Amino acid sequence: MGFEEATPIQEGTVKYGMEGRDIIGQAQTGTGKTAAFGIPLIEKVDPKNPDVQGLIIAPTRELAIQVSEELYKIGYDKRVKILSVYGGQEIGRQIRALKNKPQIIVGTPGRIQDHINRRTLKLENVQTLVLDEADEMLNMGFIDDINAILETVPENRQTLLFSATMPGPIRKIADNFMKDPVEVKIKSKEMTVENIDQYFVKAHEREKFDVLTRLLNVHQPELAIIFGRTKRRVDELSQALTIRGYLAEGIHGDLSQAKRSSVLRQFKENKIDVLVATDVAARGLDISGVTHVYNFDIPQDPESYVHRIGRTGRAGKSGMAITFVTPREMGYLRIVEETTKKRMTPLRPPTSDEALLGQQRLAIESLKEIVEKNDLNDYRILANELLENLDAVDVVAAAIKSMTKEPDDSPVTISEERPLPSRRGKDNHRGGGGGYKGGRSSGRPGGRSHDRGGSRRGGRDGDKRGGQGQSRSRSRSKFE
Ligand SMILES: Nc1ncnc2c1ncn2[C@@H]1O[C@H](COP(=O)(O)OP(=O)(O)OP(=O)(O)O)[C@@H](O)[C@H]1O
Ligand SMILES: [Mg+2]
Repeated sequence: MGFEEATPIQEGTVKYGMEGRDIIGQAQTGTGKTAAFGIPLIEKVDPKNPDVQGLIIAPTRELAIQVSEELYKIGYDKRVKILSVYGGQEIGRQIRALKNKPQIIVGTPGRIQDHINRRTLKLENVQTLVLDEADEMLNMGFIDDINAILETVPENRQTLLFSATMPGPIRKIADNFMKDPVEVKIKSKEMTVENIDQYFVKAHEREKFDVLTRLLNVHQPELAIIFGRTKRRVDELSQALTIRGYLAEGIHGDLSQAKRSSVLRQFKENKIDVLVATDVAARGLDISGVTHVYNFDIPQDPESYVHRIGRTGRAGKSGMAITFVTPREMGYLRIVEETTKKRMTPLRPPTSDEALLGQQRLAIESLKEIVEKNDLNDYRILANELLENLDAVDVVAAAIKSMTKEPDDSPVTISEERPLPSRRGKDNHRGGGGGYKGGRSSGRPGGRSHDRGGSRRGGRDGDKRGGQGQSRSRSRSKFE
C-alpha cells in the first residue's frame, strides 16, 4: 500500500491484536486506525474457512464502504473475501453476495440486524468484532442495536474498539463488552491534530452566509467540507452556494443512497469543490485533498468538533478549520477548547474588498499559468492587433476582470437556526466531564433533526426507513 512505517497507533496495537487481546485504541483523526485493526484482523482470517470470521460495525454507510475498501487492499494478497452491507442498498443483491461466503463483513447496525433476522448472516463463528468509531457506536443512539448484534456473536470473541475520542461515560460502557482490554492511547498534548490550524469567526446568524462566501473567496480551498447543524441547513446552504457560483453539493441522511454515493464520488473526483454535510460525514471519512473544514454551525458536543475538523489534516497533511460562532454560543466554543486542549485563533471576517482581492489573485494566477504553458501562437496575432488601438494595461486589466469571480448578490434563502441553548456561567460547563454530559442533556436546539444518518428507532443508518413520515421520528438523535 506504499506505507513506509507504522503509525503510532498501528505500532501500539497490532501486536496485541495478533495476540488476541481485546483493545481500546484511541488516536487522533487520520492516523491510520483502520489498518491498526485491519492488519491483525486480516492476518487472523483463515482463507480456507468459509465462515464469517470478522465483523466490523461502523456508524454510517459511507464509512462502512470505505473501511471495506481499505480492508480489501490489506487482504488482497491473501484473497480474503470482504463484503459491506448497509442500508439503502438493495437487500436482494446483498443476500446474493452473502451466499458467496465472505469472511469479513463490514456494515451499519440496522442492516446487519436485518440480515441476522432474515438468517442471511450467520455470526456464530466470528472471532473478531470491531467497533469503528467505538464511542459513537456505544452512544445511546446505537447501544440497543449493538447489544442486539452482540447476542449473536460468540462470547469468547476478540473485541476491538477504535476512535479518536472516548469520553469517560462511554469508556465505562465499553467495559461491559470486553475482557481485560488493553488500552492504547496515543499520547498527544491536544486531542486534535497539530497540523490543523484552528480558527473561529464570531458572526451573527444572519451574517454567516456572507462571511462564509468571503472566506471561501479568500481561502480558495482545493476541497472544502462545510458542516451544518440540520438537514434543512445543508439543503439551503448547498443551494445558496450553487446560486452564487460555487461547485457545491449537500449530503445528509434524508437523501437516497444513490444520491449520497454520487455526491461523495463527485467530491472525491474533484467535480465539486464544496461538500455541505451534516454530521453524517463527520466520522471516519478519508478523502484526500480536503484542505478546509468550515463549521457553519458550531457543533453541540466537543467530540463532534474533533471528528468534523479531522476530515482535513490527515496522514500528516496540513489543513485549516474555521468554526462560526454566534455571540450567544461562545460558551460552546470554550467547552470545545477545554476538551481539545487547544485554543482556536480568532479570525476577523474578511471585508468584501479582501474577498474580491482573493478572487483577483486567483484570476492572475490562472493568467500566469496560461502564459507559462506558452501555447498562445494563435492568439498573438490577435493580441498585436488589439494593442494597435488599445492601451496594454487596459487590455490586461480587462482580461483579469473577465476572469475574476466578482461579488455576487443573487438572492439566496438561509433560514435562521436557533442558537444552541445558552450556557450561563462557567461552572456550568466545567462539571459533568468537561461539558460532555451537559451538552447531551440540555434541550433540543431549535427542535430540528440532527443527522447521523437516521434515528434510534428507525435504524440509525436509515436502513428501515420505508417511506414518508419517518423523518420526523428520525429527529430522535443523541443530541436531543
Ligand atoms: N502507516 C501508514 N503510513 C502512511 N499512511 C497511512 C498509514 N496507515 C494508514 N495510512 C493512511 O492514512 C489515512 C488515514 O487513515 P485512517 O482513515 O485509517 O485514519 P483514522 O485514524 O481511522 O481516522 P479517523 O479518526 O478520522 O477515522 C488513510 O488514507 C490511510 O490509507
Ligand atoms: Mg477511522
